[in-house]
This record gives sequence, structure tokens and C-alpha cells, in this order.
Amino acid sequence: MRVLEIFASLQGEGVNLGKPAVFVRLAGCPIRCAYCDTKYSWDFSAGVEMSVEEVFAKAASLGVRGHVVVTGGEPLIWQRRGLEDLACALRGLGAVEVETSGAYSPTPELDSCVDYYDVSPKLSNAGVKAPFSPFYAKSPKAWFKFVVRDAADVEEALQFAEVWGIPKERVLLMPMAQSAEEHGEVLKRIWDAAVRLGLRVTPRLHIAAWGNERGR
Ligand SMILES: C[S@@+](CC[C@H](N)C(=O)[O-])C[C@H]1O[C@@H](n2cnc3c(N)ncnc32)[C@H](O)[C@@H]1O
Ligand SMILES: Nc1nc2[nH]cc(C(=O)O)c2c(=O)[nH]1
Ligand code: SF4
Ligand SMILES: [Mg+2]
Repeated sequence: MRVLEIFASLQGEGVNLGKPAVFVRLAGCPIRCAYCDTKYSWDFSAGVEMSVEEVFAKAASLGVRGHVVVTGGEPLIWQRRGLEDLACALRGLGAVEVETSGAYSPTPELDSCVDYYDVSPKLSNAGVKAPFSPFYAKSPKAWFKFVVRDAADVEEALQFAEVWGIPKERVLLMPMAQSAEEHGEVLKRIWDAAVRLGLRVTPRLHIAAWGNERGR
């Protein structure tokens, strides 16, 4: 697998917000959202080639236990090429959370070693057409993080959830932002729509604290 970075931080997004965690960021993403804050991950040949054992050893050496986040790029492109073994090995450090666009359903082998899917389905604000696998709507391990920047996006997120049968309690709205300033502004823009439509909002903790600093 090609690995971009392995670091310790707080989970800054989603249902596990605030938990200390080890992050493993894999290279490559074919989806290419306009708002992506990790464009350096798109290249499939970025990062360095590492074995499952090497990734595990580096992740374990950081000393954080309890939670592991596998992200990218789009980590599911590494299915059948080591991702299943990696997820199962990382469980030795804690619960395994996979960050994914939801474009690809997991293999049964991957699913057996994942504790949480942090799915971020793509709305029109991504500026691309990305597929969405209905697998996630039915998975008790999946939570849905919609990137929104205004009230219209909040409406679209709710519609998406309704169309795909995603339970409303599993929906989290997340501000589209790459700086603390932008983060605060977008929170204010989406606030009233979230209240009106009964949707939960979670911040991006690392963006509020550090901006879009790599390794945070
Ligand atoms: C870089 S992606 C990697 C995982 C996967 N490719 C995905 O999109 O879920 C990690 C998370 O960052 C979110 N994200 C990327 N750019 C963002 C931005 N500018 N504002 C808010 N969230 C963003 C994505 O929606 C996703 O939830
Ligand atoms: N602190 C922190 N939390 C995160 N949760 C998901 C991230 C990602 O880039 O996938 C991320 C990230 O890059 N940093
Ligand atoms: S799917 Fe994720 S990594 Fe890929 S471009 Fe979109 S936000 Fe970035
Ligand atoms: Mg990130």
C-alpha cells in the first residue's frame, strides 16, 4: 500500500469527535471533490510503499491506544490489495474507523474488521458525480458526514438522506472550511437551517484549532 502519513491527533470529525487516535492516510483518490482539503492525496503514486507490518509498527510506536482512523485519499481503493489485512491488524490498537466517500462498498473481509464507517457522501457542492453504495445506509456501523456551506446544502443533505434511506439520527452536518475563520463563518450560515430541519451539526475540531495544517 502507498502511505502518505501516519500521525497521532484527536479525531476532528464525525461521531467520534475528540477522541485521541492514530491516523493512517493512504494515497490515491479518483473522486476529486472541488472542496477537498487533502488534494496532495489524489495521486496514486504519492507517499511511500509500506507493508501491513510496517504500517502497524509505525502506528503502534506513536503510543496512542483506543482508536485508529484509516483515511486518504479514498482508502477503499486499496481493497483486495492489503486494506483488509491492515484494518484487522490495526484493531490490535483500538477501534477501527474508516473515512470514506461511500463510493465503494466494503468487502466482507474489510467489513469484519471495521468498527465505524465515517461516510461523507458527495453533494452537488463537491462539483463531481460520485457514486454512493447503498450498503452504508443499512450498516449499523455507518455515520454520514455531509459537508455543507449554506442552508441550501443543508436541505440537499436531508434530501439525500431521505432518498437513500439513511436514518436522520445518523446524519452529521460538517462545515466546509479550511481555516478557523471560515469554519466559524460557515457554522453561523448553516446553524438556523440545521435547527429548522432537525439535523445535528459537528465542527471540524482540527480546523478550528490548527487550520488545514498537515499531520493535525
Ligand atoms: C479528505 S477526506 C478522505 C476520506 C474520503 N475520501 C472522504 O471523502 O470521505 C476526509 C474528510 O474530509 C472532508 N473534507 C474534505 N475537504 C473538506 C472541506 N474543505 N471542508 C470540510 N470537509 C472536508 C471529506 O468530506 C471527508 O469527510
Ligand atoms: N484531526 C483530524 N481528524 C480527522 N478526521 C478525518 C480526517 C481526514 O482527513 O480524513 C482528519 C484529519 O485530517 N485530522
Ligand atoms: S473523496 Fe475525499 S479525498 Fe477524494 S477528493 Fe473528495 S474529499 Fe478529497
Ligand atoms: Mg482531513
